[in-house]
Amino acid sequence: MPDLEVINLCFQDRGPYSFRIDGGECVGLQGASGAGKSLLLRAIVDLDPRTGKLRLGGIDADRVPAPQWRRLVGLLPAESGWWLDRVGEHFADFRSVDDAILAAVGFDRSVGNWQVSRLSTGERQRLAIVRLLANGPQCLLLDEPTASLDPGSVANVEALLLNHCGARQASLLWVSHDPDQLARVSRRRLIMERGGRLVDAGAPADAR
Ligand SMILES: Nc1ncnc2c1ncn2[C@@H]1O[C@H](COP(=O)(O)OP(=O)(O)OP(=O)(O)O)[C@@H](O)[C@H]1O
Repeated sequence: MPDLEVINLCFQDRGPYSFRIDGGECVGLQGASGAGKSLLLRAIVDLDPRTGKLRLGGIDADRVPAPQWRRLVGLLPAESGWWLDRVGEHFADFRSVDDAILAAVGFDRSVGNWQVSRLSTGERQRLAIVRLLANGPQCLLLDEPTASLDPGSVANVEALLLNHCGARQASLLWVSHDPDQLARVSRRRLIMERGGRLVDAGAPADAR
């Protein structure tokens, strides 16, 4: 089971952070703007220097080459990066992308030929989720994954990500400013306070 274990994680002047997300579990992360939620996700995906232990399915991140760790632990940043002309060029092999995943977020295979420069903000966001799932990650770190989407797309993306979580028994950490969304997608919630302290608040419904 790809359980994510974060043990005494410290980076910059932040931490130590310790928590665990079981395989097949989605945990919500909320907190004030600027509290450091995005920095925590980046530290877990190992983009910045850090100390402490990170394990996925019992395997220590320090024993896995960094590119492999970043395939296992997929980060969806708040703003996705697109640097080539066409959508399909941003995938290792766009032909292998699952039609069902494309359809779940409102696209068909022709989107591979679309010009990135003409994508709307919401289209970029939905395609960033397709790109994330195409790598088959065992752990997903989601930074406000539905921030720029209409209500119908929000429902589709929530269903798609939770299906991935259930089908792959992936562990999910879902950042959102919307407590209603966190109540829908997660049974447990972490709260990052200003200054960066992390509190385990249990189930969102219990906290109301
Ligand atoms: N690469 C970085 N190195 C150092 N500090 C950073 C870096 N990126 C952001 N910061 C600062 O760290 C603090 C936390 O930023 P972060 O983006 O993690 O907040 P957040 O909780 O995700 O906020 P929001 O909800 O607005 O997205 C902010 O004061 C920010 O300016």
